[in-house]
Amino acid sequence: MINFAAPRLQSGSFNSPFDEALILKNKSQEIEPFLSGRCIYLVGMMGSGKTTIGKVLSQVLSYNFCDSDSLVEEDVGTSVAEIFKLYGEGFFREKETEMLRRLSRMHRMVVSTGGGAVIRPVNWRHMQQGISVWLDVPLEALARRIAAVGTHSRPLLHDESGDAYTKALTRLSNLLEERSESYAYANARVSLEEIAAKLGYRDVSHISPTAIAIEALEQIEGFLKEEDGMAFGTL
Ligand SMILES: Nc1ncnc2c1ncn2[C@@H]1O[C@H](COP(=O)(O)OP(=O)(O)OP(=O)(O)O)[C@@H](O)[C@H]1O
Ligand SMILES: O=C(O)C1=C[C@@H](O)[C@@H](O)[C@H](O)C1
Ligand SMILES: [Mg+2]
Repeated sequence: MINFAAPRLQSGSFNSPFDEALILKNKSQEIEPFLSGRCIYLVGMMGSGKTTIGKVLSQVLSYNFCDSDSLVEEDVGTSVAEIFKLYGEGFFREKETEMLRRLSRMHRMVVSTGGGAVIRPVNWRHMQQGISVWLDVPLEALARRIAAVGTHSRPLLHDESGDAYTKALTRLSNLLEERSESYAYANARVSLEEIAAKLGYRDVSHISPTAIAIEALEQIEGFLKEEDGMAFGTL
């Protein structure tokens, strides 16, 4: 049975960025041996923080980081937006699956997946070689983040009319309705609303990437314990 050696750290209310960094380091050291080199796949809507949090996690776990959208772009030789325009979404989805298939043979990687990777069951077969984590961010926060950087690189957000925030919010809410069941297949879920409640914040935008990474590791720990309990019949 998995026995995490270090005492369990509660995220609680952090006093300083230094506390957060220390808790993150301790938690990563506690969990890393039990991952057995398995990759971590971050899934979630556009703008949910897969790249931001993925880089933090890869650093503390001494894993490599990669982004499946970037792998497709390198393979095809142009941007995701251009791929959609020139060859269509179906072509992009095939390439995305191909990249996830290649990644499924690798170890010690944190993978930031494309926002729509969860919709194809075959992609889950590949991601099940590792541990998947859903970054569940409220729609309003996603729309705020995306409006701040623009929708030019996000082909699925192009068609709406209105200001950048309203456009993003309308389209994201339709996409989330279609996809929320698929995101929920992930082995672990990181809810920004739950972190905010735990830390006593009213707005999820106050949560730092470090605090989100800590929660991700705690949720992964929960999954590992559950998995271990199932394998050995004890919890
Ligand atoms: N915890 C956070 N607090 C505030 N802003 C954040 C946070 N995490 C990410 N961001 C910002 O939100 C935007 C989207 O983040 P990021 O690129 O990490 O998301 P993503 O899920 O990888 O998106 P994409 O769909 O582009 O792959 C970026 O501008 C980033 O700086
Ligand atoms: O949510 C989606 O379907 C997408 C998200 C991006 O990461 C890219 O993979 C692409 O723009 C499609
Ligand atoms: Mg990204």
